[in-house]
Amino acid sequence: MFEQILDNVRQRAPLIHCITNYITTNDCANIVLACGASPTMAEAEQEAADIASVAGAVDINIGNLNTMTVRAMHRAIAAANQAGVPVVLDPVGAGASAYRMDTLREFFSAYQFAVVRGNVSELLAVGGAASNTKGVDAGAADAVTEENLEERVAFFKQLSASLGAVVSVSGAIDIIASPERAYICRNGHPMMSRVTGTGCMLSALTAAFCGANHDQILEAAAAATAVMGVAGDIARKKTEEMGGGTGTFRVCLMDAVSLMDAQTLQGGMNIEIR
Ligand SMILES: Nc1ncnc2c1ncn2[C@@H]1O[C@H](COP(=O)(O)OP(=O)(O)O)[C@@H](O)[C@H]1O
Ligand SMILES: Cc1ncsc1CCOP(=O)(O)O
Ligand SMILES: [Mg+2]
Repeated sequence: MFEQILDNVRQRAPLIHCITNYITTNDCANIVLACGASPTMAEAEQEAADIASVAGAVDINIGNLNTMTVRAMHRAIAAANQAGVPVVLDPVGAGASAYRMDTLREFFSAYQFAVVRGNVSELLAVGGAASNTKGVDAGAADAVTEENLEERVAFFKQLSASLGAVVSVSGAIDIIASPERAYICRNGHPMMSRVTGTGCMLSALTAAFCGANHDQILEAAAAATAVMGVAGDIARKKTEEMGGGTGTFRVCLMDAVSLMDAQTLQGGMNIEIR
């Protein structure tokens, strides 16, 4: 099924409108291209609605907010909701500041999101639980482990129900939850958290997968996570062979997403359903 979802991205090449942060915007545009979709990064409030309403999906990332981009985000999300375009929200740094939390509260009270994708500390904060977020990075104490997995799956299924959105949680163990069902993904490598933007890239990739698969949002979000995880495994191996560090890894990761095919994905992914 995930292979078909990937194939749909390549065949349909959806336009993905991203309003994201300047730290990782180039990586987000490139990962969208690498998977076969078509990115446009547009954050002027004057044009946000025009572009969002004709996109396959919209990616909203609160990594580096300012008054102007928040205004553009409101325009883009409202237009996307009106046009039936799925919106992926990355609540970067949720729990780190009142400004981020207030902005998220405004979004959740006014709009509908298809997927809310972030690291575990961010999604604990979104769910109103104690969070040890370290700025934009997950706090070690919040990690999903084999010991707390059952409890975390239940928490994020519940959060999915209360947000009315798929909740996609990243880390060593990824959880992609709807109210009834969760995919658990155990691919990837710790080096992924030593490169900035792997989470932002995963959110952009999730938007690309949703943009080509409007009728299967949970599976599209899980497939995006699986592709990123398998790409992480491949990149780690290549980096090791080259004796490289995080810079090499970053390039290998992008390569692996662009070269991903059905067979590699099928053979590499480590996914279960709960
Ligand atoms: N320790 C880890 N082991 C395996 N994969 C990881 C690990 N940490 C992060 N990842 C992967 O890196 C990507 C980004 O996740 P994460 O670092 O949690 O997001 P963010 O960058 O938003 O904090 C995801 O694909 C996730 O699966
Ligand atoms: C370092 C940093 N600071 C503000 S946004 C950002 C990038 C965060 O990217 P990611 O969530 O993918 O680690
Ligand atoms: Mg992030």
